[in-house]
Order: sequence, then C-alpha cells, then structure tokens
Amino acid sequence: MNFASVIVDVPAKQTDKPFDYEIPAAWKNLIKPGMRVVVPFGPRKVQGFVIDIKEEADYPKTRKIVEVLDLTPSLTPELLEVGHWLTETTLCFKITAFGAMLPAAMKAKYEKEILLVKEEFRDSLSQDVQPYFINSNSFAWSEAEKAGILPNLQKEIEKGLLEVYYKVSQKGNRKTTRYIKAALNQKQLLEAAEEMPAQARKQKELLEFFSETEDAAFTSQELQAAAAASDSTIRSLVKKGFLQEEWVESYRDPYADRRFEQTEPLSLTEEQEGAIKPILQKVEDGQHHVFLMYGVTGSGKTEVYLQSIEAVLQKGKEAIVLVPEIALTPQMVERFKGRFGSLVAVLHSGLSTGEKYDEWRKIQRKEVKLVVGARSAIFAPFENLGMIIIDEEHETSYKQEENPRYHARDAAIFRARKHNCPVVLGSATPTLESFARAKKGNYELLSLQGRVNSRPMPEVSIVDMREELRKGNRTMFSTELLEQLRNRVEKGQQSVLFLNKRGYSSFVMCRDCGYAIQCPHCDISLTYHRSGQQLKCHYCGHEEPMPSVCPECSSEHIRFFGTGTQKVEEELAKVLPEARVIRMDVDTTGRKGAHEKLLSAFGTGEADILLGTQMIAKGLDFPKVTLVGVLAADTMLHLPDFRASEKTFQLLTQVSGRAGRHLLSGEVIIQTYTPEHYSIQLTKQHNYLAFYEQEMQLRKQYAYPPFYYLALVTVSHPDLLGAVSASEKIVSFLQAQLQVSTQILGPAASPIPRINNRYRYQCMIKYKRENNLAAALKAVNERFQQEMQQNGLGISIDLNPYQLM
Ligand SMILES: Nc1ncnc2c1ncn2[C@@H]1O[C@H](COP(=O)(O)OP(=O)(O)OP(=O)(O)O)[C@@H](O)[C@H]1O
Ligand SMILES: [Zn+2]
Ligand SMILES: [Zn+2]
Repeated sequence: MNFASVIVDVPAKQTDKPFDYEIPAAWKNLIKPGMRVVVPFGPRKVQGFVIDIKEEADYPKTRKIVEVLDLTPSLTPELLEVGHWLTETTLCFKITAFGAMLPAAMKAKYEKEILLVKEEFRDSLSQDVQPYFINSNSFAWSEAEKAGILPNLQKEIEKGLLEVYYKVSQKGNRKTTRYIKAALNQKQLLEAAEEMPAQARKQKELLEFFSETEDAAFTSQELQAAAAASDSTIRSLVKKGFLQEEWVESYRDPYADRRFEQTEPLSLTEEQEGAIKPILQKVEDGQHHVFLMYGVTGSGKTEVYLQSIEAVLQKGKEAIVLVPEIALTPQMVERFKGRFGSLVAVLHSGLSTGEKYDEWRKIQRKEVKLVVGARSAIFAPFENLGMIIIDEEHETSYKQEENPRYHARDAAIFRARKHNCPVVLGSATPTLESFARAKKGNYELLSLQGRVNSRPMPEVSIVDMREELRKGNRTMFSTELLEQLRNRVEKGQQSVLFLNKRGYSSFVMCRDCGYAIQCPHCDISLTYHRSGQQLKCHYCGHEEPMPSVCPECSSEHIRFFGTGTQKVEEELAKVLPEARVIRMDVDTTGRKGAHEKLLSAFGTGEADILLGTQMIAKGLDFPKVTLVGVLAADTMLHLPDFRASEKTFQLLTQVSGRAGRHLLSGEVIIQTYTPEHYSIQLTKQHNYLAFYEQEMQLRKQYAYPPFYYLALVTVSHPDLLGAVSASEKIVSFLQAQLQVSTQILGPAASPIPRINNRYRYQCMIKYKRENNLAAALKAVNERFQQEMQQNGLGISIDLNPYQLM
C-alpha cells in the first residue's frame, strides 16, 4: 500500500476530513490505520491519525509522511469507528474525537523510548536491532529514527520483545525493580558453593541459600534481610554467572500499598437471582442487549455486577465498569479488586498523567481484563468486550461537557453492539429517559425492590425550617436533628451530615444595603474562602480579598451569607462540642490520597460525624451509620434547569440510602424550606415510581425530555451586541431549515450571562423527530465560520444537553 489517509490535528471546519499522503518506501509495511504520524500541512508539520491505507491517492499531488509516532496502532479499528460515530453524533471534529480516546500522556509531546520488555529477551532480538540493546535495555526513539530501524523495531514489538514507552517525567518514570535469582540448578549451586574459596564465606552462604529456594527471585533488600547478603556479594555472584539479575517493571500502582482482601461470591438473594439470570443468558449467547437494573439503595446491585463479570471473564472476555468519578472511592475499588485482584485496572481523575497511562497500558497489553473507571474509561482499548456496566446511570457526570460532548451511556451501547455484548445500567433512581425506555421495552427492566436480607429502608422525616425560625431557632440545625445527632454520639453510632453545595453559593452580602459581591467578569456571586480571606469566582478563577466594609454603603455589616461546610463545622463545635467531626469537601480533599484517609478514618470509628458535600452522597457503605442529616434539601430545586426536581429526588434518595445498610436500622432527617414539594415528599416515601409518574406528566406538559429531544446552541461574543445579533441570525436560519413542529426557543441570555468577559446567549431547540437537525447545525457552523475566526464569535452546540447554564 502506498498512501495513507490522515486526519490532521488542525481542528477547523475546512480540515475536518482525511488528507492523502504518500508513505515513504521505508515505512511501506509499517504504517497501519490507527497509528499517529507527522505530516506536512501547508508550511507546517502537524500530527495526525492514519485512518486508512490505500493503493491510490484521491489527488494527483501528494506529499510524504515525515515521521511515524507509533509502531503499534494507538486506536484499534473498532475505536476508529467509535471516533467516526462520535463525530457524527456530537458534531465535533474528527481529530477531537480521536484525541479524546487516548490518555493525556500520549497527547502531549513526551519523549519516547523503545524498551526491552524483559532482560532475557535480549538474546532473542534479531541481529539488526540487537546491537542497540547490548549495554542498555532502552533506546531513544529519536535515535532509532535517525538510524532508520523503526520497521525492524516494529517486528520485535509485534513479537512482544520490545515496547514503546512515553517518558512522563513529572511523576517519575517507569519503575523497575531488580530481582535476583539463581542461574544454576540446585545441584550446580551446591557444587559451586563447595568450590568457593574459604575467604568468600558470604558468597558461599548466599549460594547455599539459593540452593534451598526453588527458583524464587528476591530483591536485594529481601536477600539482605533473609541471608544477610550485601550488594557486592550479589554482584560478584552475578559476574561469575551463578546468579542472575532480572528487572521487573513495577507499575506506579496507586493502590500498591493497599492490601485487598480476597472476597468470594455471596450466595444471591432471590431478587438478585432474578436479575442476574437474564444477564448471564446474554453473556452466554454473546448477544447485545441493554438492561436497566433498577434496585433500591442497598439492594445488592454491586454483587450482581461482580457475578456477571465473573461469567464474562470465564468466557475469556473483558469488561468495563463505569462509576461516577465521585463514587470511585477506595471502598468501591476495593470491591472489584477484592474479587478480581490484579485483573483490574482503575482509571480516574485522581491519578497523575503517568499513572493513568500505566493503567491504560495494562489494558492495551491485555494484562488486565476489567477496567473500573470514570467516564472516559468507556474508551478502554479492549478488543474482546463481554460486558459494559454503568453504575449510577443517572449521574450527569457521564456526559462530557466539552467537545466531544458525548454521553458515556450512548458510547457504551455503540461499543456493546459492535462486540455483541450486554450493557447493564444500574441505579436506585434511574433517569426518566432510561426508565421510559425500559417501560417501552427498548431496555429490559430488572428490579431489586428490597434491601438485602429484608433490611428496612431508613425512616425519613422532614423538618420545616420556616417553622424552626418561627419558633426562634436561628441556628442551622433543627431541634430534631440536633437531638438525634446527640443521641448517636451517646450511643456510639455514627452520623452523616450532608450539605448540598450545588447551586448554593456562600456569597458575601451586606446586611445593611443588600449589596452582594459579584465577579467583575461573570455576573455570578463570588464565593468566600476562609483560608486567606479570599473571594473567588468559580467560573473564571477571578480572586479578590474580602473587603472589610461594603463597597456600596461603607457599612461594616458585610459578611458571607449561605453556608459552607466550614461554617457548619464551626457551628457544630458550638452546639455539640462532644462530637468528633470529619469534614470532607474540596478544601480538605485537595491533596492526593486525602479523600481515602478521611474515609478510612471515619470507617474505623475515629469520628462520630462525617460532614460533607456531594462527594459523600455516593457509594459509601459504613455499618455504624444510623443517621443521615440533610441540611439544605431544596437549594437545588431552584436552579434554572428543567431537571432540578429530578436531581433533587435523586440526590436525596442517594444520601438517604447511606443510612442503616447493615444490622442497625437507619433514620434520615431532611431540613427544607419547601417541605410540600413532591420530590421531597416522595423521597420520604421511597417512592421512585410515583416520582417517575408525576415528573413525566410535567415533562409532557412542558415538552421536555423524554417526550422531546433538546439541543442547545450557545453563542458567546466579547460584545453584547455581537452575541445578540449572531444568535438572532442563528435562530432565523434554523427556523427556515427545521420543521414547523420543532420549537426554537430564544435567543435569550444564558442563565450565566457572562463568563470570562464574553457575553452568552442561547437558543434551545425542542423536537420530536427532526431528520435535518444535524445538517442544519453543521450548516450553522459553516455559515459563521468566518465570524468565528475573525470576530471572536464562539458557537457551541450541545445535542442532549445536561448542563443548561
Ligand atoms: N447476596 C447477598 N448476601 C448477603 N449480603 C449481600 C448480598 N448482596 C449484597 N450484600 C451486601 O448488602 C450491602 C448492600 O449491597 P450493595 O452495596 O451492592 O447495594 P447497592 O444496590 O449497590 O446499593 P447503592 O445503590 O446504595 O450503592 C453490601 O454490604 C453487600 O455486601
Ligand atoms: Zn452595604
Ligand atoms: Zn468570573
């Protein structure tokens, strides 16, 4: 094959298509689809993905590929297809889609080297490359390129003798550990020991030590401890050929120092049996199918996942488990590692670039069979997938809020269809969209209606905070909550206190004139941070010091309003000084590993109360927690978002689900200013089905998903007028293109009308069936191309938006 079709890394409309390049003779058989190359593009050289190899070019004049970046395709043929699909369904550039599927270490320009996979492979290397590895087990990529031996190296890579490695310097390089083992058999070792001169007593002893171990390998520290052998003793014996060294790669395993206790499959409850049977059937048949497992909190969904995965692995296949970032707690990881040990890779944002890359390589090298990870783990380069599980499928973090704006659920179903394997979506509070699909029969509904071992659902009581105020209670704790908290401390039981921070800002306000301090760029309130007395903007990062007097009226009564976890902690110390409190929020969990430390401290009973934000709502399972308090249940009800009620119901149900999961029964106290709201009342009743029915009626009435589809076009511009006029033009253009039954709302100022000195306008498209939508939106991009490049106009298009700000 002589030519390669390349998608170049120039994210723009005109370049969003393959360009043909000639493959230089030396690389004829080397270059394959899915590999990255460097090609000349205009006066520059740019990176690109090879998507096809062909005999003839589409154009007579082609230029040559100047550099190869991979010797093994970094995207499998199936992932190339996923890339094309992402482009079509999210309207992003092809290059953006391909890039999104690779770990960051491979995107940036890190130095590369070719490594000998194992010391003993050196002799197996072919004659033409062996000389480069005589004195070392690595060889710089740039040198290899100069020497023109990349094709030769590729052959060795395919044989598994060599590998390409990215040196991500920020966090230490690839770690190897030296092991020492015998180079002779037992009898020879004893003979060698006999012949040792008397003064080499240490060497003699070490040989005798090895003669008693069967083929085991030791680190020098271990030999030091077990046989009092010094490094020089070891070295002399290696030199003499009696012992040998071996370098074994140790991955930067973030869980390396944790021991996971091996767990055995539990015998399933009747309901679990009922749910797992149809899943196992599809695994057995190798058939694509989507299941929605609706199981109340504590119903044992995880055990169903674990045993389904077991069946997949037994068929020699692989599995992906997606878990919301926030729920990727050590507890969650432990449950998978405990069952499947080193077959599990873990991918989440807490890992460094290097650590993520290491986990990804384990997948690429087929060293693991299962990945547990957040959203982007859906692109794990497995080639023989047997199942995809999405836990907490209702979580909005499965939607990526930047290009490509994909939803992991859709990507999962696309991949599973290709692999003929089932998808399991699990939740105690499924999205209305998924539940509606299950009711229609598009997904198969599996229900777990009770908790394991008939444990009761927690008792939920609702406290009207307006009443509390009328009664003269000005603190943030109702009488009932305080009493119950005290009661748990006395009984030696634990409590979880949840403060909803989403849509809730601890802003600074003057009590005399009502002036609230806002970001000068973003039209939103600044948030008060106690450490450093700073005010910060959460959109653009603007910071300023906390003023001592009101900038408007010079009153001294200016202070922060609303409640942060720190404030709650302070108040708690006043009203309940005997309680030991662990606070978990962005401030206390910023440092790596802090999250785990705090949770495990709580788990071992070092505190009575765990106080936190969203990050404690998910996946926690502590036996001694018998009380859950929700401090401000309705702050989220008032977001400018049609899903506000659904999100409130989901969150309250999830938080309540943390109580009484084991022997002790649990109680939940929800404090609210709108106790009559159905999403709060139905949480109390644990009635998802009623919530579903009621919310569906509203969605129907106001033409929202799942009855209608949405698309959101957001226009941004440095001038207000520019934003208004562009969005008006877009609306009238779309009106002409789309069917009359499709509603186009706006243009209107976005709920956040200005971010980073750019004005924002939006229009929302509501439609039932609209064949022309993708084409019309692409046309919008094309029509405004010039303005986008020259006048600073920005257009972002979100199909199925989840964030409407
Ligand atoms: N078959 C079983 N026999 C005994 N205990 C079980 C069984 N299945 C699950 N459990 C236990 O029940 C508890 C709840 O299970 P699990 O955490 O899987 O529930 P879940 O449905 O995932 O809940 P949530 O949605 O709240 O996360 C766990 O402690 C788990 O070990
Ligand atoms: Zn004032
Ligand atoms: Zn700002």
